[in-house]
Amino acid sequence: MTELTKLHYPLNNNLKVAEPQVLVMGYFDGVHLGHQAVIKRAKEEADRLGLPLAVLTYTPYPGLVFQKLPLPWHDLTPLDEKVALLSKLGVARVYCLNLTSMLSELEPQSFVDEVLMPLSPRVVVAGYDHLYGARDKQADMAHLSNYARNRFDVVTVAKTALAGQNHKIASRDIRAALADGDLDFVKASLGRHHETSGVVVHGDARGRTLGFPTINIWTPEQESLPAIGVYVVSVTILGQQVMGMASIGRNVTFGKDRPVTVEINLLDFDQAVYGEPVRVKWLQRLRGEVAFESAEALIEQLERDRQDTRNYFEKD
Ligand SMILES: Cc1cc2nc3c(=O)[nH]c(=O)nc-3n(C[C@H](O)[C@H](O)[C@H](O)COP(=O)(O)O)c2cc1C
Ligand SMILES: Nc1ncnc2c1ncn2[C@@H]1O[C@H](COP(=O)(O)OP(=O)(O)O)[C@@H](O)[C@H]1O
Repeated sequence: MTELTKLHYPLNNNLKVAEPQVLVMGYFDGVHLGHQAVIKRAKEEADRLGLPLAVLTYTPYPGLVFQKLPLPWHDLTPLDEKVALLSKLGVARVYCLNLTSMLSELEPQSFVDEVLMPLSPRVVVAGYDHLYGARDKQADMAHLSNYARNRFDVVTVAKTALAGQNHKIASRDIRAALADGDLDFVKASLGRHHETSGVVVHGDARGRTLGFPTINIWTPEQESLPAIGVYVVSVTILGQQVMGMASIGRNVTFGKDRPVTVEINLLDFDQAVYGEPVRVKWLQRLRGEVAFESAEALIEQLERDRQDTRNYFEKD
């Protein structure tokens, strides 16, 4: 089990990690292929030295601290999911530090002395563009060895790009692609399908009358959903993986200005599952949302969507 420790600057004086460790720094939203390369490099270092691997990450998203962004903010991976993904990469500990004005105004030497040193780093690893303070104060990887004063080594990891591209894989681009419904780009960048969690709640009880009952999913506000549209999904529910077709939309066939809901018709499934926790794996976009002339026209389309969904799983 990966241990999670929440930190606030100034750090509690009692915090002093006894054994040395390899420390990797970053926000790591999405734990995408670029992040994975940084963490794998750090893991190699930890294994070589026979030391545990720890991650120093932050909360909230730095953009929310340095500028005014529209709320609610949506992370690709909320902290609990980030920790689970880091755990799979061999991370033993995660330190999650509140990103505050006081922290961001620290001189880089003070950041190293007052934040990094209590964590007993033998090696500090981060991506080439990681900043641990203001750029104009030279809080960058190029200067980290100076501030280390021989107390730890520094490993800087070069950027990872998608095949045939030059710019780095970036969480910002993945969030934008998800907001566009471009699941192919999302998958290529994450190295896996995007997933969200949620709980089954009641809808308008119309689905069953259409012959397509749907689980209505209440998704925590900090998670990132794809754009409005229809998708092939795989749902983990009651400990099983179930094929499904999902609609994110306003059910425009049945009226104007309805709220956006997430609804999934599960294939070959017939159980009451209100209140059940679910995980949804977003596999492929099928189409946009359409305002149909009639419920019958919607049903005909749902039949085609179901066939497209079956085809997706058959070819896989
Ligand atoms: C795969 C799928 C595709 C859907 N596509 C549309 C659509 O294009 N337009 C629309 O108005 N509603 C669409 N819906 C939503 C249905 O209108 C909705 O499931 C139905 O009204 C039942 O709502 P309820 O669960 O609140 O009872 C879709 C639902 C599913 C499961
Ligand atoms: N194949 C299925 N896919 C989705 N939900 C199903 C399925 N079979 C049974 N159910 C159950 O039926 C409910 C959906 O019925 P529906 O008429 O759409 O009503 P509501 O939208 O009010 O939940 C689900 O929440 C679930 O408990």
